[in-house]
Amino acid sequence: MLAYGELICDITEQVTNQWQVGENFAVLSSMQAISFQVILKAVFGLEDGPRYEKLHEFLITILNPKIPILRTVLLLFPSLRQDLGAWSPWGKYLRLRQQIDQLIYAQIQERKAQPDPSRTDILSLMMAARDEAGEPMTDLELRDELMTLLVAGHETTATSLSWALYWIHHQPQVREKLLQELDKLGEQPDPNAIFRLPYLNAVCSETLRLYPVAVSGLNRLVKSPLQIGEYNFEPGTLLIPSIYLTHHREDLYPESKQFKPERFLERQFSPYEYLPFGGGNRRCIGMAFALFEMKLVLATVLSRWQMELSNGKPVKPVRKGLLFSPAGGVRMVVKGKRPQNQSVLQTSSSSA
Ligand code: HEM
Repeated sequence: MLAYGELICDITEQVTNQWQVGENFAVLSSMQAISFQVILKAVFGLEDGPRYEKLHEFLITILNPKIPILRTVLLLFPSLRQDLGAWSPWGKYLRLRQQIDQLIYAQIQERKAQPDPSRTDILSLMMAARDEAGEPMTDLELRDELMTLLVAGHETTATSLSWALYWIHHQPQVREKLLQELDKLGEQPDPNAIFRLPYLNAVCSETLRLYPVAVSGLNRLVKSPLQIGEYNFEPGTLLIPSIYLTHHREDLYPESKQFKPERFLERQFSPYEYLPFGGGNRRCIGMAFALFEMKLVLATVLSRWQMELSNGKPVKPVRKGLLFSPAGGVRMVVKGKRPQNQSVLQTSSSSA
């Protein structure tokens, strides 16, 4: 994780260095830029250069279609998926996918030609893995895994970070307490020390409780008779765990619509009471990475920048596919750098 810590901090500094004092901007876009670059570098193992630039451009285009409803219609009605040339919606999608595949396969081939056991990116770890029969993953499997991690990990983390920045600035006392905690670590804290900060952890936990970005977990199919509480379920029943409703049980979380990080300092919640990353053996595999990223990005942004919400109106959640996203992307105004201009990151290039 330490290697990823340096990367996350450097990328956060690079992206936020583009902010202009007085600028009114949507935090979500900056957080998307950070989480996207973190995945391309930490998971795909890409380095700056033409392949990174091209893959970045093509993936952004495929993940953020200009007319999202068109993509949904094509997914729902397979008969509409006709390749009628490069200008037809499905034809355009297929060509883009082919270009992305070529770049990913080129990356895999390069790794095979120049193996380097010291690499820590997820692609390298997956390429080193062997199944029970001693076989490595095929190129197709590697491509599929990379794309799954990108799709599952990019928007979720960016949305959670945007909610966190919203709540932290909506309640100035939360920001003050966080800064006091961060400043106590001194000028060059270790990313692991940031990860262990209790109040920062409580703020992230409460952010993921109040509007969990994944409103529900993935579907579960009952295989043998099952009793949960007073309910009995027969085999074949489809269950969809509601994360949102669990997180708003008033018996567990009094005044559940209020942002109160202290709840997580006062007591511990069981995996059946608090489940922003789902649960059981299909729980989110990116949980540790996502929490590490959230804490380092927040620590870097807060210790370097003074910002305010652009207006005092409460930001409401809107459904964006399966995610609970902040309406408008959380608009904020950059007021300036923090006076002491402390950098939380010992390793970042700009603070060196
Ligand atoms: C704050 C950020 C994130 C949140 C809130 C989140 C939440 C979730 C949830 C609720 C599930 C469903 C689990 C279940 O049904 O039990 C899930 C699955 C998954 N997540 Fe995440 N996730 C986040 C970040 C990430 C990241 C960074 C990655 C990878 C880099 C990732 C990869 C996955 C994968 C591959 C699955 C499917 C697991 C399976 O089916 O076995 N997630 N995530």
